[in-house]
Amino acid sequence: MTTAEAFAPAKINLTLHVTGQRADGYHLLDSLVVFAGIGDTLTATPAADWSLSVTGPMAAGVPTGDDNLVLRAARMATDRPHAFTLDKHLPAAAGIGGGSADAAAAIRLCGGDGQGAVALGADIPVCLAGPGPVRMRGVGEVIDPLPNLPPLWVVLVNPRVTVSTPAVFKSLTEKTNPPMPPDIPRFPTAGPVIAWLKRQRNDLAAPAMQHAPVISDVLAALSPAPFAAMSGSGATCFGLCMTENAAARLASDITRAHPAWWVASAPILSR
Ligand SMILES: C[C@](O)(CO)[C@H](O)COP(=O)(O)OP(=O)(O)OC[C@H]1O[C@@H](n2ccc(N)nc2=O)[C@H](O)[C@@H]1O
Ligand SMILES: Nc1ncnc2c1ncn2[C@@H]1O[C@H](COP(=O)(O)OP(=O)(O)OP(=O)(O)O)[C@@H](O)[C@H]1O
Repeated sequence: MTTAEAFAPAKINLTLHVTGQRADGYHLLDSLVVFAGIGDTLTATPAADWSLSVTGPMAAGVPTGDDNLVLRAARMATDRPHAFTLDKHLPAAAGIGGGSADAAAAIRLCGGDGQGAVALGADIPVCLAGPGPVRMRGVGEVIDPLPNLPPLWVVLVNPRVTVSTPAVFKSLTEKTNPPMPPDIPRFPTAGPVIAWLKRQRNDLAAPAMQHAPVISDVLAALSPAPFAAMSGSGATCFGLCMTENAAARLASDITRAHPAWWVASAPILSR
């Protein structure tokens, strides 16, 4: 039996504009999504029965049964059972798509096309389209791959507070906000990326802070970075840095000041 392996990188919403709400309650989004060189690793081996074992530093609390997105997505992708091992490095319920990234990795390993996967998790289509930058619209199913960004590094910080995505969307008072500009520019260097991002938003940041006020402390800790914001529905925030050294230094400063927080530094990935 051959074992295959797939990387499930952290998803980062560099921007997250909520532009409306559908009749079924789901929200319309316009988001610039990138992926970082830190994530979970999934291995799959064809087997007589479906199984999943979860290992790694962030395994605690991740479901291992049929409710894990790996098994749900794999069963949707193929009738042939697999034995999976998920090495978990990303915090769950953290706004960096852990479960969706794992589901996308499972779909890839099982040879699925991802059809219908948006119903399992709104972030699964964008994770399937990575690891290059992607513009995500609709409720997550409208996917436009974008040119690679210039080299950038990211510091990811989670205060180890989980945030419920439905609760954050529910607390959003204004559902109809402007989208990003119709065309996202092709950025020659990192400076213009930062300048452009400073004119965009994450509309879920304010409602997420109502649920987890510590998010403002996380953003303050990341403020030495040229650009810092929250990803997804939080609570993870990111700081963009121009060099690998600057990211590593900021990550170690934050770890020293807040030893209980989850902190990682990694490159932004290209396709
Ligand atoms: C906030 C984002 O992370 C941005 O990338 C995603 O939109 C959320 O992706 P996800 O965690 O995969 O979300 P799902 O598990 O599909 O949905 C969780 C809940 O979030 C809300 N939800 C999600 C996506 C969307 N476009 N509108 C919503 O209102 C719904 O209440 C839904 O029940
Ligand atoms: N493989 C998985 N890894 C992490 N959580 C999982 C997984 N499968 C199912 N879950 C469940 O999904 C919930 C949401 O976890 P996930 O890591 O997908 O967070 P998220 O914040 O919703 O991500 P995002 O909003 O960025 O897509 C967890 O609380 C957990 O119970």
